[in-house]
Amino acid sequence: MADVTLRNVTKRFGAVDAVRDLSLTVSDGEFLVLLGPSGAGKTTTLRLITGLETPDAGSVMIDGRDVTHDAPGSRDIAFVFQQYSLYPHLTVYDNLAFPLRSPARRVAEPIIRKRVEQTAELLHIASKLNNRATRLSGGEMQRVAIGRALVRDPSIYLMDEPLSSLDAKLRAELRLELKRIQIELGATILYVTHDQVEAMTMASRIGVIKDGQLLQLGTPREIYESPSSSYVASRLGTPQINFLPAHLLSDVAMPSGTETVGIRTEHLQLAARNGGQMVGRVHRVEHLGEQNHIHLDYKGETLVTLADPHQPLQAGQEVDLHLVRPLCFDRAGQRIGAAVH
Ligand SMILES: Nc1ncnc2c1ncn2[C@@H]1O[C@H](COP(=O)(O)OP(=O)(O)OP(=O)(O)O)[C@@H](O)[C@H]1O
Repeated sequence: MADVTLRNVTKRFGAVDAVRDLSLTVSDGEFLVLLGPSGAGKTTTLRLITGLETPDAGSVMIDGRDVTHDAPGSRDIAFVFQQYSLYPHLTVYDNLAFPLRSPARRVAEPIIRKRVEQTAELLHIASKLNNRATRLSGGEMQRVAIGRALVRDPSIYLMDEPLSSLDAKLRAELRLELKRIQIELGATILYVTHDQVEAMTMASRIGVIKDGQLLQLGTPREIYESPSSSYVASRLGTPQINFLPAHLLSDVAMPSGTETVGIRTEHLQLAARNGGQMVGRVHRVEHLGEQNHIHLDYKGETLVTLADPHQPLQAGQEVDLHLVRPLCFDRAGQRIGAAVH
C-alpha cells in the first residue's frame, strides 16, 4: 500500500471555501477517519485525492509522488461511495470482477477468479456469487460495493460514508468487518463520516473537520480525552458533553481565563445530599436498559449524564454534584487545561 499527503490544499466553489489550507498525511497501513458534519468538506477532500477535483492551491502526493495534476485514472485509488453503485444486471461475481476486467489492466481470468473468490470469502458473500446484484439485501449490496474496491489492491482506499444507508445492526457488523479486513490486508484507508461511533471504533487516527478546516488530528483517545476546543469536544461522547459558564462554578479551582467548563459523564459524580457545595436537582430519568440518562438542573442549566440503572434516583430529588477534572475552555472555545479539583 502507500501513503497519501495533502499539503496546504484549498478548494473553493464560488464563494464557498469547501476545503481550506488542509494538510494531512494518511500513513501506509493506517485507517484514518475524517469526522465532520454535513458540508464540512469531507467528500471534496476525497474528490481532490482521486483527481475528480483539482485544488486551487496546495498539492496531493501519493507515495511521495506529486499527483496534483495527474488524471484520476492514473492515481491507483479505489473509491467506495455511500450508495451501492452496483451494476444491477450483473451477478455478484461479475460486479466484483468488473474493476479487474478493464482493458487497461488485462488481468487473466484465472487470476480474476482467484481474487474475486478471496474477496467474497473476506466479506462473507461467497455463497452469493451467482446472485444478481438486485437479489441481495442492503447489507449484502454494500459488501459487494466494498468488495469491488478490495479486489483491486490499490494504493489507497477512499470511503465516503459507506455504511450510512444501512440499519444500525448491519452498520455495527460491517464496522467490525471493515476494521478486521483493514488489519488483515494492511490497507491504507481514508474514511469519511459524520458518525462518531464509526470514527471511535475503526480509526487509527481521527481528523475532526469543520468548514473545510482540519481542527484536530489524533488517536480516538487523544481526541476524546484532550480535545483542542469545545467544538471538537462536542463531536465525541454520548451523551454529549455538557457546557457550563465558569461563573456558575465559583467553588471549583480552574485555570485563569476559563470561560466555559466542559463536563462529560465521567467528570461528574452524583451522591446523596451531604452538604456539598454544588447541588443539582434530578429533572428526568431516562431508562435506556443497561444505563440511565439523568437530566439535572443546576442553577438554571441542564446537565445530562449517565448513571447505573440501580442507582436510586428520582425526578425532583436533590443530589450533590462533584466535578472530577472537567475540561476548561477560554472565550474563543480553545482548551486551556483541565480544572484542578
Ligand atoms: N460542485 C460543487 N459546487 C458548488 N459547491 C459545492 C460543490 N461541491 C461541494 N460544494 C460545497 O462545498 C462544501 C463542502 O461540501 P462537501 O460535499 O465536501 O461536504 P461533506 O462534508 O462531504 O458533506 P456531506 O456529509 O453532506 O456529504 C459545501 O458547502 C458544499 O455545498
